[in-house]
Amino acid sequence: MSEVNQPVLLSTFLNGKKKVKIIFHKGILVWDNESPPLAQQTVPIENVLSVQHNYLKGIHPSVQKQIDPNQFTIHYAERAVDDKWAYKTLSLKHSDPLQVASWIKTLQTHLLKFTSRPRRLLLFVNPFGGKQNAMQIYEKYAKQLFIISGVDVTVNVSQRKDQIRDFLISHNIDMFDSVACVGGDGTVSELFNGLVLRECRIKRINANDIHQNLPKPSKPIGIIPGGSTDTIAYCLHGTTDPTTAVLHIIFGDVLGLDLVSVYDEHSLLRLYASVLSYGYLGDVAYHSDQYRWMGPRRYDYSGFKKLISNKGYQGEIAIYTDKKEVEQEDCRSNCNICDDAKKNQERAVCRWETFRGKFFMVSGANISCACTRSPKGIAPYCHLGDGKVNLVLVKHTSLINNLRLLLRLSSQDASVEDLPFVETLSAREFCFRADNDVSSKWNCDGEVQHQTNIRAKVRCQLLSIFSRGSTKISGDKSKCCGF
Ligand SMILES: Nc1ncnc2c1ncn2[C@@H]1O[C@H](COP(=O)(O)OP(=O)(O)OP(=O)(O)O)[C@@H](O)[C@H]1O
Repeated sequence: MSEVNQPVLLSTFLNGKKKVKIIFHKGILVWDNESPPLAQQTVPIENVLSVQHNYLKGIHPSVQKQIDPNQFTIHYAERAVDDKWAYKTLSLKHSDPLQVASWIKTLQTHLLKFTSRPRRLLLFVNPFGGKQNAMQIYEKYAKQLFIISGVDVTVNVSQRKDQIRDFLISHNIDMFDSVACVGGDGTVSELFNGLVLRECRIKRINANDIHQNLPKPSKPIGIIPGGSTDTIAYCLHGTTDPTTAVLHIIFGDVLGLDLVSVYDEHSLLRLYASVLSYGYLGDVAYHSDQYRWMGPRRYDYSGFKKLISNKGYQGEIAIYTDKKEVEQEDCRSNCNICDDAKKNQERAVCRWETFRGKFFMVSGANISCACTRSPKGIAPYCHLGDGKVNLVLVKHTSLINNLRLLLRLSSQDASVEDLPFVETLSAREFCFRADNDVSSKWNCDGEVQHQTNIRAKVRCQLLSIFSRGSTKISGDKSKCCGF
């Protein structure tokens, strides 16, 4: 739209008893702040959820609600601290109904331009994960915001493990423009595994053939955290705050997330989004599942037991890479590296390289795997959509070094990367073969995977996720008391 055609609205309204001068120009709303400091408030139209007439008060509930022609409300979101977004409103009153109508019409017309905002959302709720309160999370944080924003939500509560995945593979979901879930990483994993396999079924693609290009699901995904760790939600949004996750869905902006497909000799085992871990974390996942009644504390209990036992696993790792060194660049919202990855991945000249050893843990991280318990994650410089995994190899050493590793993982400031017994490599594909009979399990997005010898391949930006990304920086690399 040329500048001449850009509408300019300028009016003075009443907000409660206070006069508010508000202007809308070039897609930006500006008004005076209600209370000191008397700064101006600026809200770009892309942060506005909806603009609606208010209803007249004092009418008996049996009488149909009547619109108040003199009042309207702007529902909007504001970025708060630490990547969190907050929901806010501004109610405005004017004696002239034409003023009110003109503002509502202009703002609503602008909002119609955001065609990627979801309108008909299929939302899965896992009542089993985390604190078993996913339904309450939906009712408390999501339901009202979706109503306000005009998103028609169909809720599907899962009754058993893998039901979400099976539903998506076999049911017609053409009536929805987007899909979301309330749950932890296991729930998100069911969601995207179902969507990709569904697409393979429709397009008659053999998902078990590693050489096939997997099809991109046509519907974007929303992720509302409701699990124990919620690593995927944290890495995408920079927080596990449910309101923020809901607002990211309503905004309708998407970012591309890589998925990794994991195979044994014969078939596709599953796709993962966060991490595939062998050794320590595989053992913890296998062991902790028996203690689910403990809630999130089961990870502390199993983690401690497995740490003390300090098992090492002999194996061979082969990586397929064009550049194995990891660049120390953060993946933040509007990341250039992820933007370029899609264009350049075909051009990458890769070769296989092999490593052998005895490992405490081997992890193929697809994202940094940061979460509230591990603010930097196991792979702080791993990107969401660069078509690569960071392979973190932790050698089998002493118990004291295992403790150093765990301290680094839970540290705000230091990361595992510069520990002398940790090596991080960048790869587009990797293989693992266990050397002898003593083998561990794989932990795949928090779920136990029993096959030991696997091959994994990154699928660049296979998913579109509703998120504006995180602004967090991995920051300074101070060592945790030199430990
Ligand atoms: N109705 C259900 N009954 C039992 N299990 C279910 C049901 N619905 C989903 N599941 C399974 O519950 C498991 C745990 O769910 P989820 O991963 O969301 O929670 P979590 O493990 O507490 O969180 P996180 O993975 O973030 O630590 C997953 O394996 C999922 O497939």
